[in-house]
Amino acid sequence: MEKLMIKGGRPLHGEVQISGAKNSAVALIPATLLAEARTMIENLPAIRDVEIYEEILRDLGAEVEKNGDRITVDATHLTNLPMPNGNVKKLRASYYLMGALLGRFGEASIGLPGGCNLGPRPIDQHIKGFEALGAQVTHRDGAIHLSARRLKGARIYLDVVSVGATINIMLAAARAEGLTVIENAAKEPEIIDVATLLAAMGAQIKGAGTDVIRIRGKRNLSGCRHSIIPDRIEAGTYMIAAAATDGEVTVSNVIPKHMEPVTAKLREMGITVDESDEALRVRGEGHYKGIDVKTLPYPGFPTDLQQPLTTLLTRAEGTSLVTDNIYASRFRHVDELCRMGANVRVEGRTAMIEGRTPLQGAAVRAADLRAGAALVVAGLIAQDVTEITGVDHIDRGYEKLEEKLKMLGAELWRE
Ligand SMILES: CC(=O)N[C@H]1[C@@H](OP(=O)(O)OP(=O)(O)OC[C@H]2O[C@@H](n3ccc(=O)[nH]c3=O)[C@H](O)[C@@H]2O)O[C@H](CO)[C@@H](O)[C@@H]1O
Ligand SMILES: C=C(OP(=O)(O)O)C(=O)O
Repeated sequence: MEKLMIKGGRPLHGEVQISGAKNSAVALIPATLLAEARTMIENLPAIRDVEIYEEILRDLGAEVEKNGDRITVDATHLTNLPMPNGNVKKLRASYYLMGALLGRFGEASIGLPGGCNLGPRPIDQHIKGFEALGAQVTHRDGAIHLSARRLKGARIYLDVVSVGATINIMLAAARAEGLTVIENAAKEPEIIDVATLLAAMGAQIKGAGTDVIRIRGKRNLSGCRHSIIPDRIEAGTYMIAAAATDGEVTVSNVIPKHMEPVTAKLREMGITVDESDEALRVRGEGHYKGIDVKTLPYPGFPTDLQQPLTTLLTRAEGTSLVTDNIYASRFRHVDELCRMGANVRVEGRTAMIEGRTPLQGAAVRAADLRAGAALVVAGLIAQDVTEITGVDHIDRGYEKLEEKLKMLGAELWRE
């Protein structure tokens, strides 16, 4: 079993380059299936979720060329369309194959998605959207089967603000007849990224980034070239790690506007964050105030950074409260942090963190991707060596984690 070993106690210093966004990449790659043409995507992060998606595209018969951080997909000739099992079970975002293949062929059979276990993660709003567009949807043998004689634009109100449902409906609507209006849509930057690609392919999309998105579909979409936005969750993780270690790090290749929810909470703790056009410099000085944080859909504080932030809050004065309003039980990092000396209690959706508890290296397990990020930050500040298993979760979402942290002066290695 692979282990990540971290010898803690070194402040991070220097500059880190942020990679392309995982949550954009895993939507943009299936979006290429909508065009009978070649599409090029640049600034692709080198992470496991992207590798799995490349394998899925090859399984489907698409021509995939990879060159550094650039992928070219020619989805003109696709085969093997039913995907009830295999790679689709390995990541959450395989649900985008439903929207993409429904849009392209009017039918799809896709196994239920995998991804982080954060408690129940239903896809009822995705299904509601597909049905509104005219698809018949059945759930059999662990897979969703969709078919539509004709996809027709519709007005869809999402009962829950959902990133996945918003993007999935956009994908199918991009080739539907007429106008689709998504109300109560999610506003995450990754949604704008997908809208930019679909628009470059020929669909008409207005309102991405607001809660009403209008899509006028086009029967045939063309190929295009697109560059992925920076990963705001990877950036936030390095910002938190810089502060937690009392370091000084320039987090480069970011869109500072996307980081505002994180920057605001770090500043509230007393951490210095300086902004320039494409970078943020974070300086930690060790005396931090405890804060209350509530995760919310964008532009609220992202649930995906709640877990690493909890580790930072073990260093702050007083009691901090972290409430996850998106996932009811995203606290699988807490027991592990407590094994390292943290004093954190979970009640319902809220973690109560008693601050100023020094951490001690221990053998811990990452139960999901951001639990892994929380434990990496813990390892960086703990005394002695921390041994993290469950590294495959971390590899799903962080490009060259060890390399980037080593460049910042951390001492870590794999065994
Ligand atoms: C691949 C990807 O982009 N993953 C991100 C995406 O996940 P994902 O797209 O799965 O998350 P959603 O935005 O859909 O989920 C938000 C909330 O809505 C609920 N819900 C969602 C869909 C649905 O049909 N019914 C329903 O009840 C979920 O259980 C959750 O409580 O957004 C999450 C919220 O920012 C992030 O944590 C994930 O990193
Ligand atoms: C929850 C996450 O990913 P996924 O939705 O792919 O499981 C995440 O990136 O933190």
